[in-house]
Amino acid sequence: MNLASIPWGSVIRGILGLVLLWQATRLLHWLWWCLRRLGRALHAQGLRGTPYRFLTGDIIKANRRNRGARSKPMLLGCHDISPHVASFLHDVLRKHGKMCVSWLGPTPKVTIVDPSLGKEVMSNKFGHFEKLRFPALSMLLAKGVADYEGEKWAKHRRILNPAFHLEKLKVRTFIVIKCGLWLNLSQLMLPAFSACCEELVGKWMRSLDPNNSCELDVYPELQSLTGDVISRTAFGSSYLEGREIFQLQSEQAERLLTNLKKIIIPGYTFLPTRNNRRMHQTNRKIESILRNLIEKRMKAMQEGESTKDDLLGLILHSSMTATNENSQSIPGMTIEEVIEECKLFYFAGSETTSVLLTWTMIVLSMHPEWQYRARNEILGIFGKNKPEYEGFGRLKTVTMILYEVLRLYPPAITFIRKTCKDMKIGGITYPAAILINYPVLFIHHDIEIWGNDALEFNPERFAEGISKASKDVGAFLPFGWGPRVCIGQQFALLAAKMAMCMILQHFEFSLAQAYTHAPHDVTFLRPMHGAQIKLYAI
Ligand code: HEM
Repeated sequence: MNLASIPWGSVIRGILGLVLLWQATRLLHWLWWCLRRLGRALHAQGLRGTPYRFLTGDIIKANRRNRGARSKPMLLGCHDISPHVASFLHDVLRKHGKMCVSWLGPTPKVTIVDPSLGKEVMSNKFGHFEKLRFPALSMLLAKGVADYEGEKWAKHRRILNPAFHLEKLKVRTFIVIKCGLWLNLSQLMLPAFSACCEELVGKWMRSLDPNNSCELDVYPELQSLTGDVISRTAFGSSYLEGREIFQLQSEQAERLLTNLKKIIIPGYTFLPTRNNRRMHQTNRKIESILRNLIEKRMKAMQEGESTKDDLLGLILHSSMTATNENSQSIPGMTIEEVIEECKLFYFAGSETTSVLLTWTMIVLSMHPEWQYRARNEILGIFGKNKPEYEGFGRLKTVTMILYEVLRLYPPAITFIRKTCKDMKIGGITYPAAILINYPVLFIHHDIEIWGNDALEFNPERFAEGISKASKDVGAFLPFGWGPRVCIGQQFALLAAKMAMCMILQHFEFSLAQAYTHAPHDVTFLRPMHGAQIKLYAI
């Protein structure tokens, strides 16, 4: 066929027409969806006479105030909540009690600031709630257990749990390690954690000037540390491929954030923009590296090689021997599902732990007395030697500091659920498809729960454990609550302890002149302008 005879202009116009038609259909579908939601919302409004309150005006006012403050600190001040959000939330409490309704576009959103009601929602005893999902985003970033509901979620959680359960594995190890069959997870993870931290400390040492000091933005450094930690623990000897995945996942997350700022029409992610095409390409690349790794590992396992010495090995083993709640064998996860779980570890595990470490360094720079106490404790237990698992149990001050940082700067600042059936909360029956917002940041700063020093950094409140730290047991939930509680919390705390021990063993630190305190909520609570810190080798 003669290519020159093809009317290319008409073909391109035809294709563009089809794309436009497709987008127009999506737009109409979205408008229809909004109208349906509005209908449901009006139905909810019909429940007048109950303590339903509408805060649209307040929300618009607060957003307007925050818009003006975009380049300034947005959420918390030094350790207090910035005037905008604090006054808004306190107004909400004063005017509307511990539960109020606002609007997210056409969808009613119930905000709950009462821990007992919040826990009722999070524990989801009667299966009336679902997590809020963003399919277009999770398709590119990670699906995995965090994105599933019902039976599928339960199956994945059962398969993944053993890989993250430190205590359980420790007991099992004690019994069988003598036969050389099992590796203790803590023995398995800790060398990986300490190797990554050693690399970081070495890198910082090499940046020192002749006065033995240097100034660094520690936030990106700690981000790559936690990425390395996941790569090493998840993929063991294939650590370098793991590192490449982390870099690609980080690029992916940045591009998604750029998209999030301008998504105005549904299906935007599917438009063939340059950004979107690169995201789909990167996603294919990540999946192909992971598929290769997993297939190689499965082959090794089928040939009888013991590969339970990293997270991937543990998960594949657990998947091959999966059982249901009645201990009957069931098919494990497919390769595609394992790929999604691996992607999820990077997304859920690395940024959260890196912001925890970053805020800890910032707060310890602001409170040198606590930095001194933590260092003394670490040197007393480990000296300048590599920290060992057995010593971690005696790190009381470091644990109190990490808890207090998680209280003041919880990486995830709110939990959102969606009702999937009619549901009664606090005496009011809500219809399906209503959003429930449980703002953990606010609960963690509530004076009624934590006392008058709720906005201060005072790790001493955790001296007798979490349950005695507040008036309301269960008001401390940086890792969530109920069945969907964070699967990696032990892992994160262990990694954070290892990193803080090794940093405090080798450096003193204080805030650099360039540091501006600006906690900022973009997916997680991050330092908006970085964390410039001055390090002095000791
Ligand atoms: C300081 C570190 C961390 C914090 C503050 C944190 C926080 C959370 C929170 C609040 C949730 C529950 C979200 C909800 O209920 O809506 C969660 C879930 C989850 N986290 Fe973490 N996380 C951390 C580290 C990790 C690590 C290291 C991993 C894995 C390597 C991980 C994997 C997960 C997964 C898979 C879920 C979903 C669980 C489910 O839906 O069943 N997290 N995390």
